[in-house]
Amino acid sequence: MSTAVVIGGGVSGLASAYYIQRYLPQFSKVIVLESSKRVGGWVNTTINPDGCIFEHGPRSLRPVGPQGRNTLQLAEELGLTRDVLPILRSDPAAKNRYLYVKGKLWALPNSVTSLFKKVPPFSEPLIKVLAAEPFHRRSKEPDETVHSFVSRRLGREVADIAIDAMCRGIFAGDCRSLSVRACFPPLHEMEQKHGSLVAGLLFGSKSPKVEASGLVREAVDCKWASWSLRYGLQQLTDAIADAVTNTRGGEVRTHSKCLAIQPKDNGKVVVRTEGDSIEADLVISSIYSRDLAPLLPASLSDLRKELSSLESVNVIVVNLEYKDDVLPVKGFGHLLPSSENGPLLGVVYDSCTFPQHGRKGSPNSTRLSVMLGGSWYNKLLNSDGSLPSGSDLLQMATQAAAAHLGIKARPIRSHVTLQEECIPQYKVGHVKWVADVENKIQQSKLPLKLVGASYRGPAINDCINNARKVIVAMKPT
Ligand SMILES: Cc1cc2nc3c(=O)[nH]c(=O)nc-3n(C[C@H](O)[C@H](O)[C@H](O)COP(=O)(O)OP(=O)(O)OC[C@H]3O[C@@H](n4cnc5c(N)ncnc54)[C@H](O)[C@@H]3O)c2cc1C
Ligand SMILES: C=Cc1c2[nH]c(c1C)Cc1[nH]c(c(CCC(=O)O)c1C)Cc1[nH]c(c(C)c1CCC(=O)O)Cc1[nH]c(c(C)c1C=C)C2
Repeated sequence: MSTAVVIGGGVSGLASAYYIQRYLPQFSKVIVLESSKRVGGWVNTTINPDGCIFEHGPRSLRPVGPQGRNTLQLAEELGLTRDVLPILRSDPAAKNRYLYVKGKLWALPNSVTSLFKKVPPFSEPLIKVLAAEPFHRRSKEPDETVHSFVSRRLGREVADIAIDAMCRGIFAGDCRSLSVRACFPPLHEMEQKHGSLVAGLLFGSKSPKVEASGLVREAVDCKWASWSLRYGLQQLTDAIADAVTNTRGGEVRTHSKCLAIQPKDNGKVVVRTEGDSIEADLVISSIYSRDLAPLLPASLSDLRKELSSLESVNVIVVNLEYKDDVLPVKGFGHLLPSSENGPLLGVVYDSCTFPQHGRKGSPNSTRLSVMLGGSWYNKLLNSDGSLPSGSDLLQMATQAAAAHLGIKARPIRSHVTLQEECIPQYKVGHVKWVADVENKIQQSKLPLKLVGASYRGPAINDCINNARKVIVAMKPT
């Protein structure tokens, strides 16, 4: 009888447990240890009594690529098909994204024709930048910052405005220190393989046609841009947790913080929590690498030091609900580049993307999520280093929504959440760091595998697909 212990009950840990039960029958017991009172980790949905849904973490998933298809397939296996809420590519909520620059909202180019026009805040048509791109030399460096890569290939303006804002809207981070190789692997690969992004897009190997059925097929046929679930994204993590618990040998324990992983002479390990010691044949860590470091034996000091070196950022999410339709535009949301010089990252127009998540009987209400902090978190702090109170943060967010979108009404409901150390920052050299950490674990002979947002992508799709890959690689041959 073999036992697998999964540390962490976020989406990565839950998916790992699910795939162990599916692919590794040698483990008759699979135990997920979650330190907090709930599963889901950063996936966290509040369903208010009147049906209004607030997402405090992720809010939508993309259906594209192997990762996107894998999550759709998982949703189908979990019986969630009827609850999937797609956004079609033709929908304004998918097509329209904005930048807020110098006091104005600017729509980002979203069609071939818009590439030929000068679209402020850019000073020249983007087609000019694209036409010059293939003539820039390829880098010989193994890695560089996202900003330097994009400046080299697409010019300073695209890097300073569009890419800067995009890195804030995915990593809440600074493109001047984030790694292009780790954060945007396809861009790095296109340059390495084809010498240019344009050549890579035009002549790169097209992804093979996949035999699709069910939700994957529907997403392709109906041209989905992204999706969520009727009861928010926590419906996905709750459903994985239920599936794990309802499968023989599966257990999901909340209030169960892992305190130590201690090797034994027989190749197994003892996983210690406050109330228990579990002898395990396999341990999957899905927690932030910095939280894993102190759980390892002191003898592995090099590994502990490496794991501790990954930085992450804090994000404040302010959910706002207004009684009426107060949005002057339709779209996904807007971002602010760092040149705007403040801690405000962007605003998601939740009622535009998922009107189904609105208060029952109020089809015109507006929901927004204002996001602040990230790498600019310090700019939020008071002069004594403390974080402003919840009501001050709420006021900041409400004022930003008013200034950016001309909203005069006051929100009828709100929620302020501080998400501490929620997005790991993949700095230049991150890919090598992952390889070094995994080598050190292999040398230690610990039966330990790593999954989770610290390593190969923070997107939910990455978290689930990487968990699947790690488990499938252990399948008995
Ligand atoms: C504001 C925000 C918006 C986002 N938007 C999107 C989006 O739109 N689309 C998208 O794809 N992604 C988005 N993400 C990213 C995505 O939500 C996360 O990267 C992902 O949820 C990480 O999951 P995880 O399981 O790897 O880690 P976590 O969610 O951090 O899970 C780890 C779990 O381990 C537990 N834990 C920690 N230490 C221990 C211990 N010692 N013992 C036991 N348990 C422990 C924690 O309590 C936690 O529950 C967003 C993230 C944030 C913060
Ligand atoms: C303003 C801050 C943030 C917003 N979302 C996130 C932050 C930090 C976090 C986040 N958003 C996405 C992902 C997953 C990435 C993926 O590969 O799927 C994460 C971790 C999705 C996303 N959001 C934006 C983009 C360009 C992407 C990538 C996928 C896609 O194109 O859909 C842009 C964006 N994010 C936010 C806003 C307001 C915004 C643009 C208008 C909020």
